Amino acid sequence: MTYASIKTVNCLHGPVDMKSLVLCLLAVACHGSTVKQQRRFPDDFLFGAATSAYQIEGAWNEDGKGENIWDRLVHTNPTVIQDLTTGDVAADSYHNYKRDVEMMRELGLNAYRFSISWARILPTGMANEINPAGVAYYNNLINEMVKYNITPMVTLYHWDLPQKLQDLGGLINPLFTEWYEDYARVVFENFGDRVKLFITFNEPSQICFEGFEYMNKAPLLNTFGVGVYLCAKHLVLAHARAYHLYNTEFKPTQGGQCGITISVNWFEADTDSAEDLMAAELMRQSQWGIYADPIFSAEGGLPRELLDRVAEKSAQQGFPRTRLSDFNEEEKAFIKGAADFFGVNHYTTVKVSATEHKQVYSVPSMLDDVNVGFYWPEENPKSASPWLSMAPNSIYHALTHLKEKYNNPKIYITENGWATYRNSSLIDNDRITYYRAAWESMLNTLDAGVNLKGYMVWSLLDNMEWLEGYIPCLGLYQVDYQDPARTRVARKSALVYKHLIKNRYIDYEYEPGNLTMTIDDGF
Ligand SMILES: CCCCCCCCCCCCC/C=C/[C@@H](O)[C@@H](N)CO[C@@H]1O[C@H](CO)[C@@H](O)[C@H](O)[C@H]1O
Repeated sequence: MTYASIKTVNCLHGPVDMKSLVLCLLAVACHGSTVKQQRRFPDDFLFGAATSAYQIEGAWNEDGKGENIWDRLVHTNPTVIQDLTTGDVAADSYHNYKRDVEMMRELGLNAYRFSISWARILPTGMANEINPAGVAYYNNLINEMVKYNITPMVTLYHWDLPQKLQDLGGLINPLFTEWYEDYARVVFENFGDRVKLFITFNEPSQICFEGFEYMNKAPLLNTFGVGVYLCAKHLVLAHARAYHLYNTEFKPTQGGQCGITISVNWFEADTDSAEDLMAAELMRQSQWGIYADPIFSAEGGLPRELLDRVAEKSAQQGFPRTRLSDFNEEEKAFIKGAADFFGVNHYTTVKVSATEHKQVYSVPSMLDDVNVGFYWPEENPKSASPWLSMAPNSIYHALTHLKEKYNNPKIYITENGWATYRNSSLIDNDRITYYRAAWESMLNTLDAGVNLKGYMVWSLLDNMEWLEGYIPCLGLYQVDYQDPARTRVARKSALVYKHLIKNRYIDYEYEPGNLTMTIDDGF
């Protein structure tokens, strides 16, 4: 629950003794409150920021790092990136990690979520060849954070598969589950003494749906309504293998937690009609239920309505069997409950209709299987990313739904942020408006009894926004990509977030006097 605190009591002046305090509180109670109650975040609520390896590190081929699928994509198919850029250098955090940690200290962060580049520590993806320079980079970063009491939250896979594994079929190959478990073991062995929060995968839907069907993420394949489902099942099985590995071999001595981060934007029915309510449910199942149900639901296994829909469509299309079969009973039991927390990346709300806003989808495909229309309400303020608009109380809607559906799991919001255009002002009042609305929705969520334990803004600094390149900026710190030093400068939103972290309540009147960021005592 949030904590109420008395923000202004206007009958106390000068030194306060107990008698005057009691009289004052009685006066307030008797004559109507002039006290403004502030909802506060709990003192142990984990405030942080998030990034990912490919989007910030650069050093794409330095110190023994292997090629990954984003390196291959940007070097062989450069025009798919809207501004024709690459992550070859990015924010150059590989060489600037100490400045990044300094920024975390300026913000007063409790935690920092970053990802490990699989190919930086295992250049071929296989665990028979470990790159010591890659391990050293992450040890240096973690040690610098721990030195300043910043809790590391580590994502093992944030979309940057080693190319050698993609050449073997990647997530479509059932052996991926073994390759991934072997990689996870190397991570737990090398970093688990200091890292106590592990995330196996970032956003399975963006990996499987956007990578193997929607062609919006590497490896940019359209595997006609089959690859997305193979990817989904192999990813969930790989997650469970890593979880059980950690739970049996590492948790007893390291005492950490292992979870998964799923993109949970809120999908809301366009009307209260039964058709639209089912359409929204099918969209939720296809975008995140297919990954969350097997792990977090009481019964386990894949979502029933989606299984039935794909079976029906497969039969109509002449397939001898369904394109999406459920896990077998042994797999269901192995996967169910295999997570210590539910990481949620949340940005926006999408309206869903059974009849309106429909597009022509390729057949077969998951979008055709689900066969619904979706849109972003015109009245919702738009950002610099077409899919990201500000929707009212969207965190509350998404997380209370997860609370009811999955019996109130421990949740960390592992990403939430707003996109502005490059060269837009450092006085980013639109981002501040978005964030304050998100934080208010989080307080509503806590008041609804959701087991929300932390929040990571996306992102600490501007970074490569995948196919959108460096056009949209989502950082609390602006990065000068014209400067070889990749200078970082705080935006106004960085000071507003710092104020929230320090005071634990949303002060709508707070206006920083300037944009100078300093490190407060003790950070
Ligand atoms: C744009 C894909 C449209 C797919 C059409 C069908 C699906 C219905 C609409 C789905 C919701 C819109 C897609 C939203 C995707 C975002 O949640 C995802 N891109 C967020 O990615 C994470 O956030 C950061 C900012 O985009 C990103 O930099 C980070 O790496 C990701 O973890």
